[in-house]
Amino acid sequence: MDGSLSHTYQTQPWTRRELEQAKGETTVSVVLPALNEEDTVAGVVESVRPLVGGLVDEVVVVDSGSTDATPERARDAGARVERCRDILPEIEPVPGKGDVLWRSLAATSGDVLVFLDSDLVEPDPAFVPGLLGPLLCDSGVHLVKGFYRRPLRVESEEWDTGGGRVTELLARPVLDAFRPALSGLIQPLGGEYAATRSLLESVPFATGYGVEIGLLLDTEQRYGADALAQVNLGVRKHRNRSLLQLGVMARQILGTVLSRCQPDPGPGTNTGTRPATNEETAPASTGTVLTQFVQVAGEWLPTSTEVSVGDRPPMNTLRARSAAGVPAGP
Ligand SMILES: O=c1ccn([C@@H]2O[C@H](COP(=O)(O)OP(=O)(O)O[C@H]3O[C@H](CO)[C@@H](O)[C@H](O)[C@H]3O)[C@@H](O)[C@H]2O)c(=O)[nH]1
Ligand SMILES: O=C(O)[C@H](O)COP(=O)(O)O
Repeated sequence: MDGSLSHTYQTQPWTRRELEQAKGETTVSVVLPALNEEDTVAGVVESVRPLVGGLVDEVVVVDSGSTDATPERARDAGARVERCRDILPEIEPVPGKGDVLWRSLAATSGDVLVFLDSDLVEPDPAFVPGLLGPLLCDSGVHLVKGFYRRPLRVESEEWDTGGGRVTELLARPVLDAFRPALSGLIQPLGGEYAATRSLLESVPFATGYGVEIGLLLDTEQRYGADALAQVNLGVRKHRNRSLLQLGVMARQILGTVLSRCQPDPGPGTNTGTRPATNEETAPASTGTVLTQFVQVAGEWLPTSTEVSVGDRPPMNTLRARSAAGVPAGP
């Protein structure tokens, strides 16, 4: 299987007017998860603001416990700001991007959600319309990923391409091995994507950086690859993290993959997508410790980082428990 996705848009064929007409009564929430992004969050909010009242109904920054001026900057730029710990306060937050996105479902009302990272540099105002295109205009699509050229900046050096190091060295090879139907996704880890609320509330969320790959695996497993689309959004620049930070991210992503599937057993056999019962096996608090090595005064010394690889349950199961009077609990 070559994994090419049938809904792949190399250019965006929709005019703004066509999108607004296709939107009709559908409501759209744009969500920016943010942890200490005071330098960039306002720029991302401002790139979306002109769409409010048309393609977009609300812009919400979900703050993940910032200790800098992220909430103030986001509010000044015109976003509603929600603090993670105030959303579903009966459930203790765990650190991580996936926990923030999961909580955002309870703090927004749109039929469709668009996620944008808040560390984007020079964000393109066409990101949101591009991501909405297939959801509003194609039937059967539930999740739309952006793809783009990715510049890379390390210290003061910048290259036109070379970004997306975890994507190229881990995520795409792992999808190829474990879930070939998804190997045609160009940017599986990209933080810019849109999805229907019905999909997002029916699947678990990995609490950390495994959230994107988990959503892709679960969407493909439940709805098939035709429920996915990808759209060319041009160029995407963000804050590039260090290799050590990316190592921790990679371990979280691998944990999420391992909780959901087994490797492809090879040619002539089936596609090797045996799902794990991840709702039971990976509660929100599940974790592991990653050891990495750093050079200190000429010696390479181990450094350990706790890595969360747990899941939150589907939001609709939480709502069902709450309707039945069962306490939410962790
Ligand atoms: O605990 C956290 C961690 C991150 N974030 C926010 O999430 C976004 C993305 O986080 P970042 O650390 O910048 O991730 P990247 O290095 O950009 O990693 C890429 O790969 C990740 C794994 O798939 C994705 O989650 C990212 O969206 C994608 O850009 C940013 O707005 C962060 O502020 C939080 O809100 N809370
Ligand atoms: O998406 C990724 O692969 C990681 O976020 C790393 O991205 P970078 O190499 O552009 O920093």
